[in-house]
Amino acid sequence: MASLQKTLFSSASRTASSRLQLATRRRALPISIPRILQVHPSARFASTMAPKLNDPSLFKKDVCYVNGEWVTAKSGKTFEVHDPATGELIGTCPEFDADDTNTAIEAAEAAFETFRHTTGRHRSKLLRKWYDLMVANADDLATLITWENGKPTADAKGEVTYAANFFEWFSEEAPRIYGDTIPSSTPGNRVWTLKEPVGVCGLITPWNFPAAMITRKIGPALAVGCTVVCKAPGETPFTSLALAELAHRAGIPRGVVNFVTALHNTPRVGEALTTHPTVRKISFTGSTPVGKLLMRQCSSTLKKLSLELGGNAPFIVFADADVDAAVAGAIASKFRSSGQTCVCANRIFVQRPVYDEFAAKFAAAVRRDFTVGNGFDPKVTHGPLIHARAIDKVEAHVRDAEAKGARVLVGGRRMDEVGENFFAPTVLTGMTTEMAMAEEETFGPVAGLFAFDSEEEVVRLANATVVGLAGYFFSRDLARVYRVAEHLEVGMVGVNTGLISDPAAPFGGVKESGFGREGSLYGIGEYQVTKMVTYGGMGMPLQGGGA
Ligand SMILES: NC(=O)c1ccc[n+]([C@@H]2O[C@H](COP(=O)([O-])OP(=O)(O)OC[C@H]3O[C@@H](n4cnc5c(N)ncnc54)[C@H](O)[C@@H]3O)[C@@H](O)[C@H]2O)c1
Ligand SMILES: O=CCCC(=O)O
Repeated sequence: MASLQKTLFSSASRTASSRLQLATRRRALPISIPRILQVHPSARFASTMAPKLNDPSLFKKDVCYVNGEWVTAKSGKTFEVHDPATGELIGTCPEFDADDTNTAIEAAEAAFETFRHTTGRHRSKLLRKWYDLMVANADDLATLITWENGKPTADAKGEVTYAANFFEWFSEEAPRIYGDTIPSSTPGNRVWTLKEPVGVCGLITPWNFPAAMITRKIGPALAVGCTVVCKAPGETPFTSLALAELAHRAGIPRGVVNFVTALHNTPRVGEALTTHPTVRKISFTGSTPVGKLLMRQCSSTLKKLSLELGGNAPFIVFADADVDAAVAGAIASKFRSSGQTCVCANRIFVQRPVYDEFAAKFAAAVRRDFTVGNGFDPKVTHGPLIHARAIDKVEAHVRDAEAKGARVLVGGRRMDEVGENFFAPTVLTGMTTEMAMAEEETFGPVAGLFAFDSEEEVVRLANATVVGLAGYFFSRDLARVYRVAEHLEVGMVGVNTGLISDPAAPFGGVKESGFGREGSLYGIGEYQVTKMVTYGGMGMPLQGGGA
């Protein structure tokens, strides 16, 4: 498995981190920093032609993958997908409806009857083949991700590695699925458990990780013998369709994986998946309001559910921390994918004695090391946001904070000179709990710095939110590390690191960030049901027997 640093720490953040170490050793930086960011001059022009793929057959237009075949929507309807960096049309995709989705569900149902009985070793080999094909086609997959999502190529390549690693991880889990033998309370009974695949799974994934959110769900589903219908996001369907093509080449049997697409019909496709009696499991990654809607819909047939929803991650810097390391961690956590990940730091709390030093170094790193522009430009470290709604939300959060007294150290504005979906990476100081950013996930490149005095106060502030996905803190006090890690109301804690994502580690939240765990050993159980078998009349222990 590729090292996590290589996989998840984009070239931009790596550079930022190492330059920062150097710069901070030389001098303490002043707090007054120009708000100007670098805009790469070619940013506007890098996109006038479609990017080239080594294997153009990975770019699937106007078709979805159902029952091992490439099909159009029965209605013939399609929707447009646009490059978020330029607004240019990338291509069109089938606008599936409930009827099309039901056809995919039936294909998955038919395939399940055979696939559920295959051996773990067989499923392992299929996943491994799919993994190998992802690695072999990594450059093309990264190109598709940058094209439709906007993230810089270095980040897109990191995502492909991360995504492929879920197939590798679960290919290794597939042959090692064990049940239990349990001592019975009744003499003469024997009890054991079987771990069975739950059945047909509906997987609904978001646009911020067009490959990794899909493989993180399909990997464990296939490992245990489930079949799937994957609803790719309307914003980034082409990456998912390239994955479907690689599944086909890997020899995944027909009907085992089905990929459907929709944009305007997304609620209808979501409803079909969540209400169809054949679908026994829904796994969704996306916003909390949509997660709640899907849960309501699933209640009609009581499906098993995994929900990986929004967060509002606290990032705490204690005065005893290594401030330079904390700055590097905050850069990595806050600005990954331009702030569009569910585990991005959303509220940065800095203890008062190191607040000014942290703010100055953090703002300086953003101003110095970030270059905003088209993700295909190798000099660019931060691309566009996904769509205009995202820009509106980010801008509203910044204006709200400013109106309530926050100070903009860097950025703070749209970058229309680059494109309409660009917002300057922004650093705000003087944040207070009255501001919208204290309550809501910004999901964009805005870092707001809150000052705090005591450990007790900051833990209370960190937990004062209805969601609980990730939380981070920097400290060199071991007792504090245990205390704070135990008291944060989140599903994942990063201590002295801003990067926690790892196929080997359980990913998921508490409170309104949802439930269920993805990746790791625990990810397997989400796609299984435990069947208990009691075998009666097995007799009593042998009289006088045994050694
Ligand atoms: N947890 C994550 O990784 C993640 C990813 C994307 C978005 N979000 C959250 O969503 C917010 C805004 O992003 P958005 O406007 O794309 O959010 P959204 O909730 O409208 O959409 C997120 C995804 O959910 C799916 N979706 C939406 N409505 C659906 C429905 N009725 N049935 C089935 N699927 C449906 C879509 O495929 C979409 O890609 C962010 O602020 C963030 O909180 C979280
Ligand atoms: O945004 C959601 C997932 C991010 C990750 O897996 O690190």
